[in-house]
Amino acid sequence: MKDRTFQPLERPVVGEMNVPGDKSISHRAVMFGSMAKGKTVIDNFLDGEDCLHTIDIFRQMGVRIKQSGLHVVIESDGVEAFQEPTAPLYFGNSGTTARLMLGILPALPFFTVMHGDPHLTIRPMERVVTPLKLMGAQMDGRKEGNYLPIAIKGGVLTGIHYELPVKSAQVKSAVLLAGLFAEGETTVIEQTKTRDHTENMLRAFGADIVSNENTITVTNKRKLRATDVTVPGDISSAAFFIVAAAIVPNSYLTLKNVGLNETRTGIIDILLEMGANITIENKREISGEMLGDITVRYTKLKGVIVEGDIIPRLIDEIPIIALLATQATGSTVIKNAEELRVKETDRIHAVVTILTTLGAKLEETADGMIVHGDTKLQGGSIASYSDHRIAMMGVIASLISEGSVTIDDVSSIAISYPAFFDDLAKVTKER
Ligand SMILES: O=C(O)C1=C[C@@H](OP(=O)(O)O)[C@@H](O)[C@H](O)C1
Ligand SMILES: C=C(OP(=O)(O)O)C(=O)O
Repeated sequence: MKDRTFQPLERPVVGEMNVPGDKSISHRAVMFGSMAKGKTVIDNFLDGEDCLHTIDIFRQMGVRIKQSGLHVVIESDGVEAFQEPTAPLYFGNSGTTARLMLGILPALPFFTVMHGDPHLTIRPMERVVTPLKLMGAQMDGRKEGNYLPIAIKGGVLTGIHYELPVKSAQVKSAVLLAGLFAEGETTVIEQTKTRDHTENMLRAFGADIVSNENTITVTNKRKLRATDVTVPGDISSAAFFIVAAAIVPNSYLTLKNVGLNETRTGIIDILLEMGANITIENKREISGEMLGDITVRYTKLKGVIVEGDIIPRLIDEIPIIALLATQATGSTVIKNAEELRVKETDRIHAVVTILTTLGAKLEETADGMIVHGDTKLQGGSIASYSDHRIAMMGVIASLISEGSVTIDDVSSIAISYPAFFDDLAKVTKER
């Protein structure tokens, strides 16, 4: 482990910055670009470790992909030309890659084995395996197919009508992707709308897909057509800097070209409810997704209740929202967020443990936490649980702590935000 110590920030967070490309959209652009026959160019790709694993997996199946930094060129002969990989496919830490590929691999006429790092190996896959088996997928894995490694024997799939038991865009996407290959129609019904990047991008790639409120139907009638994608900035990465500017006195920060898809902007709604000074300008659409520039100015905030349908719209932002809540007046209650327990680590437990160590007052609940506000953080030594979002939350917490914050290992940050420290240095430097 490589301990790193972060000192409190003695000045405001100021400036203008870009955040890296959206992780969810970058994964999907590589997947659909690989499945479509022809050339797909991706700009502002996220060169984080998770998305690089997605590229490697398609390369192992024979797709020609050139990646240099944020620019990716895919040349594919189409999904029919994919070749059987001669080695197991490695998914690293990436839940999105694993779950979405579980929707693609069972329709390919060959054998594959999926495996991942120790964190991914204990994340539940049964939520995807169950509907896919209903479609006829032949797969098995550890503990009745619930955990990686999973082995898949390609075959024929049949469409289904499936009500999602979990609020998960990854499960929704896996079933829809399997539906692209299945006989007949595949319909997915969501209890609560989750991020809809799969639907938006499949539409752009020419798939036969129809969404109506929370019901989405696909058929295998049309082949995907290669389509260039410009990836908007990732609001989940922006969240760390939005919160930094909201909690460090006198801050004033603009984040340019951030994705503003409504299924992802729960953090903005919560900040506005807390009384934050946030404005959005230059709102526009690119590659079927909204984006714009977000400006945040420091102001005193008040606690709120975060629950219900907003949870999937800010699920990955809950660790940093918890930090924000420690600085607001009154308490913030986070409920219905039990999904956090099956992310890269149990994020409810990790957040409560870390912020308590730093001097905040929180209570862990089964499906969330209660954060008591107006607490000065003292600093201390914390573990990152090898979770990128937890590590970044720890670094941002150091900005407002009285003493320094030592984190056991921050290397996981490269999973979703390789330029995090460079960007942080730019907006916190002495002027
Ligand atoms: O579809 C996606 O790209 C994602 C969906 C969410 O996971 P769930 O589908 O498990 O909620 C999110 O937490 C993850 O970071 C990315
Ligand atoms: C949960 C996350 O990603 P994944 O599920 O793809 O590992 C995340 O990025 O916070």
